[in-house]
Amino acid sequence: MALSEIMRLLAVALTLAASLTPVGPLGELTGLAVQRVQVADLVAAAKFGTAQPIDDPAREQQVLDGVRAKAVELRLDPENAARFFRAQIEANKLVQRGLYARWTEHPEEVPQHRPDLATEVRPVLDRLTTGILAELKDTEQFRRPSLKCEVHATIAERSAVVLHRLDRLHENALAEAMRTVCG
Ligand SMILES: O=C(O)C(=O)C[C@]1(C(=O)O)C=C[C@@H](O)C=C1
Repeated sequence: MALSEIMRLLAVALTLAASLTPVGPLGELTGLAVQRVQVADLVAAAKFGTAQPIDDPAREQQVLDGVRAKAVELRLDPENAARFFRAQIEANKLVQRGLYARWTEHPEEVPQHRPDLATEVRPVLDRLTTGILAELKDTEQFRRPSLKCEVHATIAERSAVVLHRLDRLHENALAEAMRTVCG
């Protein structure tokens, strides 16, 4: 087989892998948590080198208030949903801090483009919030605290790391994001 054909097949395989969902009943939810920790790269790119701090307690409050309100509409326990989102926010900050450290040490890796936080980045996070809440609803029966849920969560998480080829920073952030998924 020619090298060009192998390269073409490899590219197809990588595209397919990237579009796949992590395995099991918590796969979709885990996939959305992956997207959220990946969007943290854009958040960091928007803030790095500006006066905007990583921690924005007012925005966090706004996110969590919105989550509680939508959870009530969906007949989800609002405090349970807020707990899951607090973990998403901590995971996001973990990535931001990791990238700040990386970019401070290697300024040549700082992204060339600085996206706008309010108009380009937060709308993506807001769309993910809606998707994650819908998945929290769809997976309610799988997420009661049990060994079964922990097994499903581990399978989804490990498969996500492989499918999305997460580096250690994003792998650790995903673990943080999924910490409260069962219960
Ligand atoms: O919107 C931001 O400024 C973010 O940094 C994102 C985010 C989040 O995960 O939603 C994380 C940290 C901030 O404290 C507020 C919100």
